Parts: sequence; C-alpha cells; structure tokens
Amino acid sequence: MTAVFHAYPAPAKLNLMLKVVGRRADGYHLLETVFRFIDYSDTVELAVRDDGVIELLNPIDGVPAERDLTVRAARLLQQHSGTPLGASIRLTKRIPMGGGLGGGSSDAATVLLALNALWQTAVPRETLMQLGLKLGADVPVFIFGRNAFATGIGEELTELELPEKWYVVLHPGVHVPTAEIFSSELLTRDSGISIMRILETTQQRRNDLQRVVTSKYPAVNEALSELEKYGSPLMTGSGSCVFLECDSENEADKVYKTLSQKYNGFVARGLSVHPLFGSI
Ligand SMILES: C[C@@](CO)(OP(=O)(O)O)[C@H](O)COP(=O)(O)OP(=O)(O)OC[C@H]1O[C@@H](n2ccc(N)nc2=O)[C@H](O)[C@@H]1O
Ligand SMILES: Nc1ncnc2c1ncn2[C@@H]1O[C@H](COP(=O)(O)OP(=O)(O)O)[C@@H](O)[C@H]1O
Repeated sequence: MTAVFHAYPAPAKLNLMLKVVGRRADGYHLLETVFRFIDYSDTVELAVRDDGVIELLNPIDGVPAERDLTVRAARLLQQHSGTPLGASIRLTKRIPMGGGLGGGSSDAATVLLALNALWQTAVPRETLMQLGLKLGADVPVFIFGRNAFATGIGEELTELELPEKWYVVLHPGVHVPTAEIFSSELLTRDSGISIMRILETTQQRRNDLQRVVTSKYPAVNEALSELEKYGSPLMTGSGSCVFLECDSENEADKVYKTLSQKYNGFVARGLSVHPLFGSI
C-alpha cells in the first residue's frame, strides 16, 4: 500500500524581548520573554504506519536521524500513549538552524500535535506541552499556539495579543550554540523581575543574551549595526539571527532590499496565532 503523507507547517518564532531573571538549582536560567510566531516555516510531512516504526526519510546533514527533534518527538508520544502505530516523516527545512528562530523546537511541536491527531491518541494539549518540554525549553509555546509572554524557562505561558507587524530577519552567517551563551560569565542573570505589559515591550525591548553573543561573534554585531540605520533591531533568542520590526510590508521589503546583497535573510509577517491553532 502506498503511504499517504499529510503536510503540516512548523513556523519560526522571534523573541521580541528576553530577560534573564535568575537561575534554577539545575543550572537552567529563568527567563522573561515574549514569543511571536512569524509566517516563515518548515514543513513536516507525516504518514501513519501500522508496523510501529518511526523513520525520518531525509535526515538533515550533520544531525543523525535518531537525534532529530522530529523523531524524538514522535517516539515520546508513542511511548506516552502506548499506540502500536508508527510514522514516516519527511522534513523540508527553511528555518536556519541554530539561529534563535526555534526551528527544531517548532518541528518537534508540529510532530506532537499532528501525530496526536493522526494516531487519534487524544493526549490533552497541556500534556503535549509537558512532553515537549523534555525536548527543549522552546517547544511548549509552539504547542500552546498563541503568541505569549513566558516565564520559568519558557514554559509558563500567558497569551498575548500583538499588533500586525512585519519583520526583517538577517542571518549573520554564524552558528551560536545556546548552551555556550547561557554558561558565559558575561551574562547578566539578575535583570530586575517585572510584569511585562504589551505597551512596555515596544519601549523597553532588550535581549540580555545579546551582549554576550556580540562580544563573542562580531558578525552578529555587524548585522545589528546595519539594521540600526533603519530603527532599533534586536537579536532573537540566543542568536545568531537579528531582526527589525516594521509597520508595513513595504517598509520591511525596502530595508531588506538594501541588505540582501550582504546577508541571507527574509521578510516575514508576524502571526496572530500558530497556523495549526484551532485546526488540530
Ligand atoms: C534562548 C531561547 C529563547 O527562546 O531560544 P533559542 O535561541 O534556543 O531559539 C530558549 O530559551 C532556548 O531554548 P532551547 O533551544 O529549547 O534550549 P534547550 O535545548 O532547552 O537548552 C540548551 C542549553 O541551554 C541552556 N539553557 C537553555 C534554556 C534556559 N532557559 N536556560 C539555560 O541555561 C542549558 O545549558 C541547556 O542545556
Ligand atoms: N528538526 C530539527 N531541525 C533543526 N535542528 C535540529 C532538528 N533536530 C535536531 N536539531 C538540532 O538542534 C539544534 C538547534 O536548532 P534550532 O532549533 O533550529 O535552533 P535554535 O535553538 O537556535 O532556535 C541544531 O543545531 C541541530 O543540531
């Protein structure tokens, strides 16, 4: 029998601000951050198998299939639910890896959401978020499905309504390992705790990881300087991508056009919800 594949989007996220407010006993950092989904996505295709096998048909260069977050997510749900079913996975990557755009985490979240529907395992969203957290601090928000203000290590989420905006996103061409940035002695770990309100976020945006990253990776600093000619850019997550928020697509396109000779990047619309929210 030929396998029937179903295609699902896995969008990227931006951290519109990020504060490090403390550290847990296990070394993980407590954050305050605003997550926004953007319409720039990977695609995950899934076909149900009745032999229980979970297989990634096109592994990413440098990431063994068994370590891929899509495979790990599928196995986690399989074990948790006890389903006898398996899945064939095809992955089309578009989101740059290690760019602070959450691509791997988003792929994993999409697999959890989609297989839960295809396998008819009926695991509640809340439980899927807990399973996702085992794979990475960024996974729960993609299952939550709405733009959010996050605390804890990123798993305590409050829905946020954000205005329509467009983003110029630049990839400075370097890969920044998240763990290296969080372990730096340059990192400020005691940003005063505050309750973030939407209106404050536009005025007081910053990313506490940015100073550490720019001191180690000059290319990130250079990309920020280029965008500073047009406004107040910021780094997303632990980098390396940087972005500028714009009020219109036209404005974002104009800025990107001036920089696209020098940088890989893209223009993306800010989403109001995850593309799978409400449909799965
Ligand atoms: C910084 C953020 C902000 O959204 O985004 P990215 O830059 O990765 O996209 C996230 O908190 C990243 O989440 P995620 O990419 O899932 O990280 P994980 O795999 O869980 O963690 C990688 C490593 O970073 C450190 N880490 C991560 C998160 C955190 N709150 N405190 C930490 O100290 C830990 O050493 C951990 O072993
Ligand atoms: N499906 C996947 N997509 C991307 N990266 C993955 C995937 N599975 C595992 N990884 C690993 O996770 C790392 C972080 O990837 P990613 O989530 O894209 O970046 P970031 O955490 O900076 O947002 C990659 O460098 C790669 O080694």
